[in-house]
Amino acid sequence: MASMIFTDCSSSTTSRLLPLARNPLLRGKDGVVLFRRLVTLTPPNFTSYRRTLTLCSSSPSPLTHVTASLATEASATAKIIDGKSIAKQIRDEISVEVSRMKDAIGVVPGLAVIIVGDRKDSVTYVRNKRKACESVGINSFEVRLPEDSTEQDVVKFISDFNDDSSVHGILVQLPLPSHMNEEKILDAVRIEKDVDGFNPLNIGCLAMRGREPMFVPCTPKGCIELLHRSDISIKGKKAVVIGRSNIVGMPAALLLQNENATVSIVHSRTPNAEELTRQADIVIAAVGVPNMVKGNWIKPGAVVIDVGINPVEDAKSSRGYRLVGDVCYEEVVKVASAITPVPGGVGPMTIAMLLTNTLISAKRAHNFE
Ligand SMILES: Nc1nc2c(c(=O)[nH]1)N[C@@H](CN(C=O)c1ccc(C(=O)N[C@@H](CCC(=O)O)C(=O)O)cc1)CN2
Repeated sequence: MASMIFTDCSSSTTSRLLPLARNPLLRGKDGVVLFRRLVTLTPPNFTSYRRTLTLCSSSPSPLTHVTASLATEASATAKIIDGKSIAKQIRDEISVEVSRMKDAIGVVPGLAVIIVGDRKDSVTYVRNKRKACESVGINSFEVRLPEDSTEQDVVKFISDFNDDSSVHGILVQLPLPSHMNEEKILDAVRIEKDVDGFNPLNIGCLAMRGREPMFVPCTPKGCIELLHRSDISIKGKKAVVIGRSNIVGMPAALLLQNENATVSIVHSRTPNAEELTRQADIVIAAVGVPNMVKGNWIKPGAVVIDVGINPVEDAKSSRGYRLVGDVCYEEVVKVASAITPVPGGVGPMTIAMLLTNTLISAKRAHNFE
């Protein structure tokens, strides 16, 4: 019955991005809507996709179990890049390094996380970060501030963590409440502890040849790590990044370029987005529009990394919603040579890279090789 589950993305059957008031990820405990949208980019050229979102199931369940299955038959399916298991492998490696450091110099890496408000998705991500720290032996410190806190409240905690030598990484969970100036708050994090890699100096160094950033932002770093660990070569390849956010799209493009790919960025004002994407050997989709990238956008044999994590209504799911990527998985899996699923692709790598950056920071602070 797989054909019934995996409906054609280009069919007229529609599924809906969760409307504001009913989106459980955006509601506070009392049902008050905390934020307008989970995804931040609302490109005008992409709005038609929102209106005609097709029932492109996010749940690639039969395929995700087939770890690293290669296309063998006429109805070829891509190799599934299993982010969950690669992230686990990375956590195991970090664990070993954390113990080695503790045994050698008595230092345990520490990560401080500040969250403002009680957005459900952010609370989940912060909890997952704490659990991930515990699983590898990294100390975690958490500050949870009410939604109506001031910028000064947040900056005060950042300053304290800046001065605390047991803290090697500081992270402010995004998005922040709308009354806060994100730039001002992120700028308060000392660059040596900016494990999110959001400081403009880090991005500047990433953009310049011969410069090394102190930290690379976690999600794009996770995308590149997935390619490396899946033995997918980047050098000389044509790459297209869809989306140009400061956190993912832009740094992902810079990282691909540093790996000697020829990179194009496709965004809301790109007139021929599909055509450009179809020329790419590697596609990173980070636009925040569910199922936007269809099978006919993809060159046969291309590698597709899906960064999108979009909740769409699903009465059959116990949560009332399911997560779908920016890529129409059921179509693209038949065309690409490798693809990341959602969930279980890039998401788990974001947290694994955060742990990596925290370890790097602690090693650097204590001159430990
Ligand atoms: N300060 C930061 N804020 C935010 C970042 C960030 O890197 N730094 N990224 C995102 C949220 N995020 C981490 O903070 C994050 C998102 C998703 C996942 C993840 O593992 N997703 C799972 C699905 C989870 C689910 O079922 O709900 C998956 O894709 O498999 C991890 C981290 C915005 N804010």
